[in-house]
Amino acid sequence: MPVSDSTDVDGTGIADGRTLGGNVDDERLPINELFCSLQGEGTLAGVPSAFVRTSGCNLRCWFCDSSHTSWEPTHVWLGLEEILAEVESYGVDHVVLTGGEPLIHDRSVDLLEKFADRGYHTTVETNGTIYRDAPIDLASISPKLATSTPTPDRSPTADGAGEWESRHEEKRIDLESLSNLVESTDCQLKFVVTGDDDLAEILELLSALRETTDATVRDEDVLLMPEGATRERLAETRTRVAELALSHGFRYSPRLHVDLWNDAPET
Ligand SMILES: C[S@@+](CC[C@H](N)C(=O)[O-])C[C@H]1O[C@@H](n2cnc3c(N)ncnc32)[C@H](O)[C@@H]1O
Ligand SMILES: Nc1nc2[nH]cc(C(=O)O)c2c(=O)[nH]1
Ligand code: SF4
Ligand SMILES: [Mg+2]
Repeated sequence: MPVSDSTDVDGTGIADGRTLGGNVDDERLPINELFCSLQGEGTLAGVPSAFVRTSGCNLRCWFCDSSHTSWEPTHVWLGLEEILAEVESYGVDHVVLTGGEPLIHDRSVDLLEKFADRGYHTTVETNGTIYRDAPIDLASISPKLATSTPTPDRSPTADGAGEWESRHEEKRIDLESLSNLVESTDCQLKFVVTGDDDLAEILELLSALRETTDATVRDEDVLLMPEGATRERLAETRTRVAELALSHGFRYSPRLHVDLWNDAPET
């Protein structure tokens, strides 16, 4: 189900939510895409899943493969029951709530409760900067490393990163949210790796997190995923990232959907 309407936006990409003339009490979410595919990333790679992609993000990774939810967000406001009906029509039992950053929205909690009530297995793809108390089966956390920060010469927009260089840099790691997330449910930490130098920051972050939380963060819950939104780019990055995973005792995450469908929408 493709959606592509655009609205006035700022900040996270979403003004206050209900700018299309709706009632502020409406149970709606800004939805960028709703589709059925194979989970392409992480420990559940290959599992048929419904994807609910919310629009709006509190970060601006230069490499964001979903810039239609972050740098240039588009969406339609859909009621939670409309989202549920579309998901039910796919006939799968796994749902992936992603974005943008799905946890910027209060209504994501209500949607996750509806999925849980109906017995779905839920994965939430999150950058780890926001914690919400919600029924999540797998928190798929992708903390953003220093190499994700946009700079004047590393940004998807022609006019550079602007204020987002400092905003992104200030917000990208929140140890308290990370620690709440890993304590609340099963989790995987899925780092986008752009080069060898990322490993020092990953190791430093893992030791800081392990000092902060009582939860056990196992190396097998840590995944290194190659940066690449296209087959061509992944062909350049994946072998080195696989070698880094092997040499550090971490898992490797494929990007199956990119292998299969390149950067096509709704895959
Ligand atoms: C678009 S994000 C949405 C969820 C959340 N905002 C986040 O970053 O985790 C979904 C996943 O794609 C990853 N990702 C985004 N752009 C990527 C790229 N160019 N190469 C590899 N992974 C990427 C993110 O790190 C995250 O794991
Ligand atoms: N097939 C497929 N698997 C995915 N796993 C995480 C995704 C995401 O964008 O969050 C994603 C996606 O966009 N497509
Ligand atoms: S945090 Fe996720 S959605 Fe936001 S810009 Fe980074 S990769 Fe894109
Ligand atoms: Mg994706």
